Amino acid sequence: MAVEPLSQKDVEVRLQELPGWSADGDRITRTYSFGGHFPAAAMVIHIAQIQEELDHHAEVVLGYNTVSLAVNTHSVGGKVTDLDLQLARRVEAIAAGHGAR
Ligand SMILES: C[C@H](O)[C@H](O)[C@H]1CNC2=NC(N)=NC(=O)C2=N1
Repeated sequence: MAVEPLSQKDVEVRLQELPGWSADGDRITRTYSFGGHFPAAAMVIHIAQIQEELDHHAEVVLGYNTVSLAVNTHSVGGKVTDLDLQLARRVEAIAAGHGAR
């Protein structure tokens, strides 16, 4: 089935299951914090692996001890779809193991 943009309301409802994630215009975003730079960088590599598996890619910004993600679906003109929420769920599932908060 073709991927469809979600309504703003649907995005809000689905984000209730993803604490820390929020809607920012036509993207969903989250910033994780770490105890230092190396654990943050390691999380970026793990995110890259997930993104390749899903064939879906966020903008990922590595700071000193932070990793910020922002994602929407280019193929529907830059709107939020279920693919973005799937990626967010997969990233959430690895975050605690990297010491993210
Ligand atoms: C050809 C490739 O499958 C597409 O360009 C994928 C890659 N990653 C993607 N990532 C995101 N965020 N949106 C897309 O539409 C998208 N499309």
